[in-house]
Amino acid sequence: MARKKPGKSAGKKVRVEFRKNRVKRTRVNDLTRDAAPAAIVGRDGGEEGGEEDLDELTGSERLSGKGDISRRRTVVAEERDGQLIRDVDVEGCLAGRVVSAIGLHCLVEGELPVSEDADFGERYECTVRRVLRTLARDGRNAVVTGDRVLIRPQEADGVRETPDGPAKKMAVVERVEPRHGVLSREHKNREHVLVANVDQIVIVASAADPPLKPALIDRMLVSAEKGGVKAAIAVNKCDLAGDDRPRLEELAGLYESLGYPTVLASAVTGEGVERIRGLLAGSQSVVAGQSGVGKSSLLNVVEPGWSLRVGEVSGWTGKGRHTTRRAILLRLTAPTDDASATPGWVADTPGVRQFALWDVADWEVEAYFREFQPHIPHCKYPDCTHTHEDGCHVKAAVLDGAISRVRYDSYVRIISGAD
Ligand SMILES: Nc1nc2c(ncn2[C@@H]2O[C@H](COP(=O)(O)OP(=O)(O)OP(=O)(O)O)[C@@H](O)[C@H]2O)c(=O)[nH]1
Ligand SMILES: [Zn+2]
Repeated sequence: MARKKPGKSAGKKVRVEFRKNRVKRTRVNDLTRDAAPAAIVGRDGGEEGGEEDLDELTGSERLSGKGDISRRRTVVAEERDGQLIRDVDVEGCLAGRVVSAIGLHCLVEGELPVSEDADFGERYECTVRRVLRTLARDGRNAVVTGDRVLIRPQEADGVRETPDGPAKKMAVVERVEPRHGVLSREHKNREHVLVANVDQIVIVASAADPPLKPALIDRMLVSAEKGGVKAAIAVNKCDLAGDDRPRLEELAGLYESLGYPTVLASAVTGEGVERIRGLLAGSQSVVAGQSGVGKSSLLNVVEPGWSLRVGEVSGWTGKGRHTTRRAILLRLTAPTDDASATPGWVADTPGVRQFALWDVADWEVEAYFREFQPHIPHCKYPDCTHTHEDGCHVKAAVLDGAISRVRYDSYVRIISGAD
């Protein structure tokens, strides 16, 4: 009988059968057909290139049979939040966060601080066990930026010296924890996960140059609502607001009243920067918004030395190939006035910045306008679109001022497909 190991959480145990990655696709499909629902079949790897097969068997994985069957293995996994989590011996493992990933390689920052007064952990260059690709619902997204992982540092290999940077520590990713707040996009008809575990979207707009477009903010808010991710808004370039200032303040008040923290800010004067810092602390955020609104400028004021850290990460992955698709996580320094505060992280990449998050169908949109909710049940028609129908309580609420005209206009623009 298996010894009870520390750190194991109770969950439904499932056995996942699969074959080695080199089995031909046709065979793989045959196996899928007869398999139990929990069984997921190994896919052909290699597209991302350069993976080492570090996938030797561990205690919980057994070989069975001979010949063709000997390629079949059973992995003990646990089903948590609809995701298969590998059962591993946690002894000797460290918890960490993937700050950058390409295929089955990634850079992981350990959760334990490197020293008592540091707010950052050791960084490890990691390979990922192929078995994790099998457990992932989509093998291509086995390990992605933002993932919380369990890694096993490689004692034998030790530290590797590199000519262009600090010595690197090596480790193997043993397990990927269940994800939430996944930011993905379609790539060649398949889901491509950009970042996992996003818990906040900071929508950046600008007071001028480019002019503020509330409809764009509302579109991103809808995406955030659908994804179950909290949202905050920063209106940058308020130094250029001039006479428009009262309108911006009114708009900020509107969003605040809906529960979205809204900051009037300027990367030039430093207005609002302290509040943005506070909003980012302790969360894993994505900064999104139109090009030119000043996302980089704002982040550089929020976190001086930011670009330096960006350089550090891209130095490791400077292979050129996946640069545009890959997201990187950037750590913010913890606020110095609060020793117990946890640092925040910001995910950044061009694809993340101009995100069109999740596809939202027209009929779903009303659900993501918070202030519409009390009125929708009173509409005369249950399938009311709140546009041309009579007896519409949403429209009535707009007329009597309970719902803002700006927000209602955004709603109409979104469901009519206008930009
Ligand atoms: N007046 C003023 N100009 C700003 C402010 N913030 C940024 N800018 C300017 O706006 C321009 C665009 O800034 P970026 O930080 O590159 O904008 P971005 O949103 O990161 O753009 P992308 O990287 O294309 O997504 C630059 O010329 C900045 O100098 C601000 O608060 N006030
Ligand atoms: Zn209605």
